[in-house]
Amino acid sequence: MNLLTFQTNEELNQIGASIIASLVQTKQNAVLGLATGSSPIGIYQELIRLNEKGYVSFKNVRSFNLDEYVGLPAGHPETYLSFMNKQLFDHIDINKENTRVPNGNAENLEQECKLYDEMLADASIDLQVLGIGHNGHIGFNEPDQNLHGGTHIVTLKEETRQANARFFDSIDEVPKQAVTMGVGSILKAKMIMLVVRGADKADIVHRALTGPITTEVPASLLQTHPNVVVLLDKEAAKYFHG
Ligand SMILES: N[C@@H]1[C@@H](O)[C@H](O)[C@@H](COP(=O)(O)O)O[C@@H]1O
Repeated sequence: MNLLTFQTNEELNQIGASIIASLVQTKQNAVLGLATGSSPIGIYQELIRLNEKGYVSFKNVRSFNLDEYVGLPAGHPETYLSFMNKQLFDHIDINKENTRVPNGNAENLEQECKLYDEMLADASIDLQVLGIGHNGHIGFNEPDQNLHGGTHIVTLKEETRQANARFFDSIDEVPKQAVTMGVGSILKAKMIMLVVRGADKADIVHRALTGPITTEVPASLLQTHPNVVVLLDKEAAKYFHG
């Protein structure tokens, strides 16, 4: 596992974007696994800049997002589909037909999970971008005695709803369920880039990457993956140095 600590957000964003861009520059039909949350936004902004300058093209790239809330009306600004359009897809030359976000409004959610897994099985993710929740979740794989391998419906922990309430007018508006790719699918990615920012994540990222591997800290399973790069800002990295 390669841990990189950055003194400035700008450097973190540049290196994060350059890892994605160099993959796409050499493999133009790369399959990207993408994440939402505040952590990857700066990297997406840098990718937009590189795309505008003509240094990288996403014309032949396909993407799969990790997760989506269940039950938010289509077009709601906090759906992860809206997030991805606003933060990335609307500003780069990707063909939106090649982008996938689970449909949290599917009439049959079980069927939607099955379809998503079938598409993932055909695609094989080259690079998966990940953030981490305060409780160690990845995607929306919440701490539990057992974890799912494939895409599934999850009941969000109260702490996760509280953490994400900042994006909504009130906690009551935060969905109680989500559809998420499973840890099995995440770990199948050829390479994983975990992005962690802020002092409030310092403890969990340290426990996840140096503590016991346990389903109670889903991100700890990343210790079993052979190709992980972790991008930490200096606040998130504080327990790794002395
Ligand atoms: N489902 C997403 C996760 O994929 C993300 O990693 C996490 C952390 O978000 P942030 O980067 O905003 O702290 O938030 C949500 O719960």
